[in-house]
Amino acid sequence: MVDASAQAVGKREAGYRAADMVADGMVVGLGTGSTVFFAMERLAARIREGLVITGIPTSFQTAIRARGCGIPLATLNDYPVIDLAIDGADQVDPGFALIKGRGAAQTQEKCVAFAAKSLVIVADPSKLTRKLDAVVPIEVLSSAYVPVIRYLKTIGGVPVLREGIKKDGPVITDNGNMVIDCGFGTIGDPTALDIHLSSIPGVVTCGLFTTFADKTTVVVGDSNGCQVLSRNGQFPL
Ligand SMILES: O=C(CO)[C@H](O)[C@H](O)COP(=O)(O)O
Repeated sequence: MVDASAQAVGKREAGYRAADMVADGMVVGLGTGSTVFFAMERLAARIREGLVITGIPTSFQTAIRARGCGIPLATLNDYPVIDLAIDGADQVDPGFALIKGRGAAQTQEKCVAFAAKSLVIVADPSKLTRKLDAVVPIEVLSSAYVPVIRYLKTIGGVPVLREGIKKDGPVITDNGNMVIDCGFGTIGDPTALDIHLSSIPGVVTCGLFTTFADKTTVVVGDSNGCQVLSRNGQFPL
């Protein structure tokens, strides 16, 4: 059982630490989710003290929050090279393969991670796992969700079309697509599955992030502070 208030403290610790890694003049990728919001809160405070940055948001939600707290924004097309991206994750393994997309923002998050020179993942300890086993969010064209679901079943997946909350029917992403949450049990080879899912016609982006590990740092926060993890180094689990 996760203690929600301790988890929030950990998220804030991680978010603040990541924001303190940002230097003056940087172009900063702004991921999506509650942990990134703490990073934005801290960035906003630093901006009020004179820090100059340009933020590249990964979702409508992040853009709205960033505008609300005074973080200047631009697009990935304006800044195709990002100095540092800060993002959350749903699961992180010791080799820094990730599952992302609980917020259905994985497509823009993946574009920003790809464009970033370095990626800082902010997380609380509940996100760490020896083996990825959460459902994989898959963004699909609405014109092809049925054949994609059909195919996912043939490869042993358990796909479920994501339904909206406070909206009848399927979730529609910021890019106008649908999302399938697909269970695969414990994922033996996340890289192979990432490549496989990404190659299915109709799939826009899957939530497995397996190609950015070399440039990834993971900051894990809890009520005692933060740990900055390096790939295949000490993994507190
Ligand atoms: O991938 C994401 C959104 O699509 C989020 O980064 C991920 O779900 C983590 O969110 P949180 O920091 O709220 O736990």
